[in-house]
Amino acid sequence: MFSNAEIGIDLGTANILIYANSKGIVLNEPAVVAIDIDTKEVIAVGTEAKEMIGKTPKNITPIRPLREGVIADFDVTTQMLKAFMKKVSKKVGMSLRKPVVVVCTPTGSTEVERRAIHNAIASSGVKSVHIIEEPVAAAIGADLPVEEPIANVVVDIGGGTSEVGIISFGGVVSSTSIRVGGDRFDEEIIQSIRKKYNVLIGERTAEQVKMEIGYAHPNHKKVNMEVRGRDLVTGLPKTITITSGEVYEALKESLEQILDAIKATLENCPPELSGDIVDRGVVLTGGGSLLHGMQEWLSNELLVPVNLAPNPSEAVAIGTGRAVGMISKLEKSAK
Ligand SMILES: Nc1ncnc2c1ncn2[C@@H]1O[C@H](COP(=O)(O)OP(=O)(O)OP(=O)(O)O)[C@@H](O)[C@H]1O
Repeated sequence: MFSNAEIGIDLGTANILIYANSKGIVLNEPAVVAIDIDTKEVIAVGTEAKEMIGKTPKNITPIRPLREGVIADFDVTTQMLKAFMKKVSKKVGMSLRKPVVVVCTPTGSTEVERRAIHNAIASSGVKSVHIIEEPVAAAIGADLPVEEPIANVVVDIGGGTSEVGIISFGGVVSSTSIRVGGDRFDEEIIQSIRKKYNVLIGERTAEQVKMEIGYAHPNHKKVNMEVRGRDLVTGLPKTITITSGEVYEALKESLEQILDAIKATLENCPPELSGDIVDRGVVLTGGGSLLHGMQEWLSNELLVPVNLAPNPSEAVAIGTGRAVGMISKLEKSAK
């Protein structure tokens, strides 16, 4: 007898990760699809499609079908998921016919948004779909003892959203989700360079700037970086040198919004659990938490220990994958 495959999906705004059974992460690709807008044909998905951003002829458009943690374009999301599932089937050498799937969603998503996520996955030929909230998946993936009656605080800074959750006894005690994440950082960098230098840079360049010289606090050793874009006055290519101080100024407001969300969640924590947070602190997950200095800055602001999860970018996917094992067991025992 073959048992159904078990798949955990981190359906992220920036990246899609798939975790299969005991094989671990079997797919980690950007959530981008390149479409021919005349024929509606999918030209490329994932890494290949991301490389096309800003470089394609007019009829080919790279689309990010998810925005702020939820589905913005249903048809493109389903096509992307089908393509990824096919890739995974091939890669792990097993049939993914009728897998049991757990997928995560931001805590702030609406019923309609959750249904769209459910339906998009269901349409790729699965046995059942279960949705769990992103902070719970992040906490499980970060190896926190979520079943124990203690406060596990997780801050997941993704591409489209930042999620803060306090998890105790297997459930969410308090949570906040804001639609600010790494993608907003990129937009702020683009806008600030445009304003200051009259130069337009692309999304991928902005992301590189953030990763190389982006800092979460102003007290860092200043570094510079050369970036290329289009001069908005002459229309010609231009190279400018920007400083990490300028990048910090661009990111400051979004960083403050993330800090406020964390503080608001901690303020809502029942007093019995607050004591745990002083000792156990906060765990960071998500690609956005890799911004230079994030851990130190948050620790100084919150006055509690702040630690990076062992695998920040993969924690949510690992968590969904582990959760699917638990759900599958329950389904089998219910038969
Ligand atoms: N080293 C780094 N420094 C700063 N930011 C980074 C780094 N590595 C990745 N990121 C950013 O992390 C974000 C993606 O994180 P992640 O993959 O956790 O998001 P996601 O799960 O796709 O999004 P969401 O959870 O919001 O749906 C992107 O904005 C990316 O630019």
